Amino acid sequence: MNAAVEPKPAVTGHPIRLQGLKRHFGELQVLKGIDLEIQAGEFVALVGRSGCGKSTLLRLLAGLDAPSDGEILLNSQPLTTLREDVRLMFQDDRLLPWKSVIENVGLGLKGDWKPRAQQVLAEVGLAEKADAWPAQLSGGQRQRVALARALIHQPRLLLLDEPLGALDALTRLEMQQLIERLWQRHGFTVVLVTHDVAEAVQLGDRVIVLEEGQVGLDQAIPLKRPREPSSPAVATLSGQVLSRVLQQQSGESAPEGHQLAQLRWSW
Ligand SMILES: Nc1ncnc2c1ncn2[C@@H]1O[C@H](COP(=O)(O)OP(=O)(O)OP(=O)(O)O)[C@@H](O)[C@H]1O
Repeated sequence: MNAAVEPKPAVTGHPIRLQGLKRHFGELQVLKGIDLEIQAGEFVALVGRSGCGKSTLLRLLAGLDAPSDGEILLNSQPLTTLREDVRLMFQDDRLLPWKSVIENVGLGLKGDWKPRAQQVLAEVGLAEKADAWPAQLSGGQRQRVALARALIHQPRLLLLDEPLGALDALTRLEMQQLIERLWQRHGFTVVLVTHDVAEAVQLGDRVIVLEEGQVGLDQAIPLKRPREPSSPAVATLSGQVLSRVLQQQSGESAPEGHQLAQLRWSW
């Protein structure tokens, strides 16, 4: 069962605007002109077949890479460099093995950061592990530390690049619930890249399918939270999104919605 999700605080702020965003690597045109508006506090899930440019888009949003053309506007300002309030989390936790858990959370911070680090560790359920070494943690716990390391910067935008991909099903479910609760509590904007359509539908306010370097589908998910992964409504919407991705890949149609509820779909 999903844990109860707290009411979401009112979120104010400017939308993030992607305007004519292009990225090519030599001859390879990966992003061919993305136009998108993401509202402050929105949870956007990004799906699409392998190699379609999801991570490329996330790196542009993180300011880790520059577009070949077009721009990203954050607070009406072009996003051109790394920002303190934009954080990116990957499938691998990227913890430093020679630093304790709390030191990993406070990495690069100055001043009296320890009380705040302890607080964010408590938020991800790891208050007791502050002095442990990364090697002493499970995969799910390590991802919680990575999440705490992002939270300590009080992100306005949290970018998640398939962060749960390497976790077992139960840990994955717990992490999904944790991410949803933290998002509800803090009100930051999330862009989640995932290969799991059901996960995208369970968590997203919107699911965006990238195809051929453009937005192929922008599907609103108007379902109440918390959402049961096995509910018919989640299964139906997952089926619609998956159908689009499969058509794009091979012209096949997707399986029935009720089958989707039982399975995790990747491609
Ligand atoms: N720095 C780079 N130099 C050259 N090509 C790149 C670079 N980064 C990405 N690419 C290419 O751009 C395309 C899109 O890559 P990207 O990692 O964004 O895809 P993805 O949708 O995230 O894939 P996956 O789901 O498999 O992680 C791929 O063909 C990849 O080889």
